[in-house]
Parts: sequence; C-alpha cells; structure tokens
Amino acid sequence: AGITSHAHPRPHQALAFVTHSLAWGSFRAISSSITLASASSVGDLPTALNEGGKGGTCRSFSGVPLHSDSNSNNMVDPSKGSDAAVSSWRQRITLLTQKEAQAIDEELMGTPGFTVDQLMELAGLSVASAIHDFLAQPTRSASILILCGPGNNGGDGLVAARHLYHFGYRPVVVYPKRPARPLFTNLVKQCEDLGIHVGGDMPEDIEANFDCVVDALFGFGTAGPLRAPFGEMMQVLSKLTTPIVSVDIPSGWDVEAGDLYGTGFTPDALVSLTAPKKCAALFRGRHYLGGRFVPPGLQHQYGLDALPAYPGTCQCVEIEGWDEEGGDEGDKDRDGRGREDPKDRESTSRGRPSASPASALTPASTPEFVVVWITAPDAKEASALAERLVESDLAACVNIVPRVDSVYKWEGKVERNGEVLLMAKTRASLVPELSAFVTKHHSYDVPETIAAGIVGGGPEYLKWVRESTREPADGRDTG
Ligand SMILES: NC(=O)C1=CN([C@@H]2O[C@H](COP(=O)(O)OP(=O)(O)OC[C@H]3O[C@@H](n4cnc5c(N)ncnc54)[C@H](OP(=O)(O)O)[C@@H]3O)[C@@H](O)[C@H]2O)[C@@H](O)CC1
Ligand SMILES: [K+]
Repeated sequence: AGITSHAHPRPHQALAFVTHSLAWGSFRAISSSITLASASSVGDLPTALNEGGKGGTCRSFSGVPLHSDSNSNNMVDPSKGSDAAVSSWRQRITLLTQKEAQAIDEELMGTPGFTVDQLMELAGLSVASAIHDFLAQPTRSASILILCGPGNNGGDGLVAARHLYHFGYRPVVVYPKRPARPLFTNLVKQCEDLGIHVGGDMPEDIEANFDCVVDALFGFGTAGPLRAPFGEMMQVLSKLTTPIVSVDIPSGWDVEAGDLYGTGFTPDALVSLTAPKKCAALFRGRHYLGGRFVPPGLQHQYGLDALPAYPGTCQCVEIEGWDEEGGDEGDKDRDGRGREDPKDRESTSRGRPSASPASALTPASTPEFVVVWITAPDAKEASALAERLVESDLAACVNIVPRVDSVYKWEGKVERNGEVLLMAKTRASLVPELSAFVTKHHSYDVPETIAAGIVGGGPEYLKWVRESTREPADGRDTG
C-alpha cells in the first residue's frame, strides 16, 4: 500500500478496512431502536447485523398512534414518524384494568370468533420477536430460559419457545404445573419434538448458563400473592442479574397495582399483549407491545386508538421512552381513572440501569452521535488535524490524549509505538466524510478512524454537538 513515513502500516490498514462495518455495525448493535423514518440510512449494514430488521421481526419504533377510524391496515406512514410522540406515550395510552383485559379476551373469542390457540400463537410470536429485538444478538445463539405458568401466559411462553428455536436461539423451558388440556399438551409436544427441554424445576446457576430469562408465569389472570412453587421461583428471579423479559405482566405483580405483595421483581423488558395493563405504569424498562390481532372496532371500543402502530410486517413494536421519568401525567390513563400516588410509584419502581433519569441522560434511541478515535504520530500533527476537523465543522470537539502506547504485530513480531490519540465528537452521519478528510490530511496513508456510537449524554451538550457540526454533504443524516 506504499505507506510512507510510518513504522506500522498493517494494523492501521486492517482497521481502515473495517472502519465502516465497525461504525455502522456498532450502531445497530447498541441501538435496536432505529425509527422507520431513518431505516433507509442503515441500508448498507452488514447482512448479519441488519437481518433482524427485515422480514417481519420486530424493530423498535417511536412511531405514530394508530387511529382506528383511519381504515388503516396498521401500516405506518413513515413521513409521520416523529420522536415527538415518544415522551407522551405513557400519557396517551389507555392502560387496561384486569376486567377490561379479560373482557377484550372474551370479545375476541366472541364476535371475531378467534380461538384461544390462534391468539396464543400470535401472542407467542410477538413475544419471540420482542426477545429477538431486545437481545440484539447478531449470532442468535443465545440460551434462553423460559419459565411457564399454569395459565395462558404460560402457553404464550411455550409458543415463544418454539419460535425462538426457529429463530436460531437455544430455548429451555421450565413448566412446573401443566394443565391436561390438549392446547397445552400439544404445545409441550411441539417443543419436545424440536429437542427443546421442558422440565419441572429451575435449573442450577441460571446466570452462568443463560443469556436471558423469559417470565411467562402469570398474566392478567393472577390474583393474590403467588402460591407454591411460584412464590419461590419469583424469589430466585428477583435476585438474578440475567436480563429478564416479562410476558404481559411482571409475574407476582397485581394486574393493576403493581408489586403489591413486595416481591421486589423488576424485569428489564415487558411485552404487553393487546394493550398495556395498569401495572405497566409502574414498570420502568423496555416496553414492547405485541398481539397484533385486535380489530379496529374493538380497539376503538376500549379506547386503545392511541396505541402505536406496528411497522410493516412486525409482530411487535417498542413503545419508546417508557422508562423515562418526569412523566408527570404519565401514569394516568386518559380517563384519569385509578391514578397512583407518585410516591407509591417511587417505592415500587426499583430502577434497573436502563431506567436513566431524563435530567441526566438523553437516551439515544438512534445513534445520532459518535466518538471517532484517530491516532496520529505526534502532537503537532494531532493538533493541526484537530483544528482542521473543528474548523470544517466535521467535529464539534476533539480531545487530544498526548500519549498512548500502541501494541501490534508486524511481520510476526510484537511492536510498540508511542502515538497521540484524538477523540472527535460528531454526528454519526458525518463518519464517512470525516474518515475521508482524515485520510486526506494525515501523514499515514491509511490512518485509523474508528467510530463508537454514543448512547446517551447531557441533552444540552448533545444539542451543542449537533449545532456545531454540519449536515453531511450528500444530505443524508441518520439523526
Ligand atoms: N387477549 C389477549 O391479550 C391474550 C392474552 N393471552 C395471554 O393469556 C394471559 C391470561 O391468561 P389466563 O387468564 O390464563 O391467566 P394467567 O395469569 O396466565 O394464569 C392464570 C392461572 O394462574 C393461576 N393463578 C392465579 N393466581 C394465582 C396465584 N396467586 N398463585 C398461583 N396460581 C395462580 C390460576 O389458577 P386458579 O387460581 O384459577 O386455580 C390459573 O391457572 C395473558 O396475560 C396473556 O399472556 C394470549 O395467550 C391470548 C390472547
Ligand atoms: K408474566
């Protein structure tokens, strides 16, 4: 490659080749919440990372409410996708009481004539899709422990186990109390035919052996504190650090009042089916909506018109911003019924790391900003490059670390060089231009430029980064 004036061309050359895939790949990996409006901008993702967004799997979406009177087929108008909707979801969405959730279930099986098998199949598929999105695992080889309860919530778990197997994951099911009805015995048989282990006891050392736990123990049919053996299972769950996804209701919680019996259980993600129940107001974490089977008439009848629309062929949709605090109105339903005292909410919501205070962090649901690392041979060149980047509005700010030691292998030998590190804060959309600019002005023929996505930061600071940088030359902007 005819690299001049520098001792170690190879590592930089190799890095430069992967710069694009690293940069764009990491955006998808860190952020599964690309809005539909910006989806076209990730069209050049490596296939393995991008495939999750295509073909009916779930994508996070901060989208538009679905109005049942729009004779909509639930398809989204991308031009209407707006982040403005995000913070007000909790405010706008009607949260169902236990009675309402049960009534909708009955109505679905009444006039539209759905069978429970049909609904459960779609519910379980939604759950599996949401778990795939939640895990954001490009390899999809994660082990998933699925805990199934004695009712239909447990049935959703069994269906999800089957779909997760077909998605390429490794599910294991724990199903301590199995109803003798054919619906459930068939679901178990379908799992076992695929080689999915369906046992009765909690496995040992869950944290070491599983990447994710699915809580499909109890849904909207729960009443009172959980009886054995489920109370004990919840104690185990409450202490796990493994990410937990709850189906429809965090098990052990009261459908309306939340963690009424003090289980201390706080799942990391919740997949509400049909519509969130009242207890969802007390949940903080990633919140998905699934169960794409409610006809517009029923939706309207139960005041569910403000639910987000399912994008494209997705079986679930993420209701973004659910874990944001400061929703003064957020825990009310639209009719103002059954409001909680915010103090109660404070004591019940246990705040996992995902629940960042909005005042300190702006969760970057799309990777609008990045830090680009650039190495330079000496302080003089680093300083000149930093100034050029800022002058040309390709970076808002560049920090210069005066000395880093770079260790690499060159012609079979381990080498070590002192270098200067630049850390440029900029828009993700400017990475290709910044990279080309650095290459043009750098003394290495193939300098290192590696971008890492920023997942949060002070709102004012990030605003300043946006204002201090320019639009990309071709007008494309992932922000
Ligand atoms: N339209 C939709 O949205 C759809 C929803 N679907 C799904 O169905 C779920 C609701 O299902 P569900 O009605 O079967 O209730 P669920 O909570 O799973 O279990 C009830 C079981 O638990 C038991 N039990 C109760 N309390 C207990 C306690 N304290 N301690 C111990 N056990 C207790 C109770 O026993 P029982 O008290 O009656 O003896 C009964 O056996 C819903 O959340 C969603 O996931 C989809 O499948 C289809 C479409
Ligand atoms: K559950």
